[in-house]
Amino acid sequence: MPGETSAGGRDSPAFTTRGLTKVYGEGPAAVHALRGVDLEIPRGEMVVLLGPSGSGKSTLLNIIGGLDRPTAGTALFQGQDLTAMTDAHLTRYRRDHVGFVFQFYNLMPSLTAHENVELVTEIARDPMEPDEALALVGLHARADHFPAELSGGEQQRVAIARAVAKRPTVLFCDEPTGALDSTTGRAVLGVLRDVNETLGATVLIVTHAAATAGLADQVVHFADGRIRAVETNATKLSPDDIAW
Ligand SMILES: Nc1ncnc2c1ncn2[C@@H]1O[C@H](COP(=O)(O)OP(=O)(O)OP(=O)(O)O)[C@@H](O)[C@H]1O
Repeated sequence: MPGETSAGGRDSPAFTTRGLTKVYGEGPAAVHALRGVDLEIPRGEMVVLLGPSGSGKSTLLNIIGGLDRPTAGTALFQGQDLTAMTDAHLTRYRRDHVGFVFQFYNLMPSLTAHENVELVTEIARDPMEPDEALALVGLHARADHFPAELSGGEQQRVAIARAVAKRPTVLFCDEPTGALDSTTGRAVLGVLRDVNETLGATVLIVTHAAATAGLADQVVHFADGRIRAVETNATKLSPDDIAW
């Protein structure tokens, strides 16, 4: 496969980055969003990226999610160098392997929950039925409802169903509970944990909410474009146990 490296194979981590650097703009106006990030994310883990606003979390997610390219450094997905892929290959990588969940759901307002999920299942390689994906997030009974008829938490669960219906290898979540109250946020985190445990997907959650860290196998602390610390949780908390 193009981009395959000697680090490839079944045992290679979900992601490995080396010296990952991203600079937006040039000269005095340049913004150094990532300043040489070395990170390893094992397959099947739940990882939380924490850090202040502007520290580079979304930039990292966008690069390893195949939505953006670094200025320097490498990012490997299961041993394949994303930075060496053509745009067409990156598009295939996103289509076949990656699910995205964003803070503001991004559902199509004129489509029902079922139809929103179907948008993805129609083009995926080995998708679930939309009903199966909606059942996974506890929304089977609301399949024919439009987004405006659903609460924020329910809309986010539809967005998660849409992202997981293609059975992604990795699920990227950028502030998935940012627009939700604590009870609803906990329910959404519970769904993400279930996706990690039942589908075996590697789940990466970017958040400001430090309490979310208790759910993770690994917590990566970001500051000013760099990794400040990586913690491994010996025991993972359940969403019901975390203080908000
Ligand atoms: N397209 C862009 N052009 C210029 N600067 C950008 C662009 N995207 C991000 N930045 C800058 O890069 C830095 C890192 O941004 P990034 O969105 O990765 O941070 P973040 O940690 O995800 O922040 P937040 O928690 O607020 O979402 C910030 O200073 C931001 O202003």
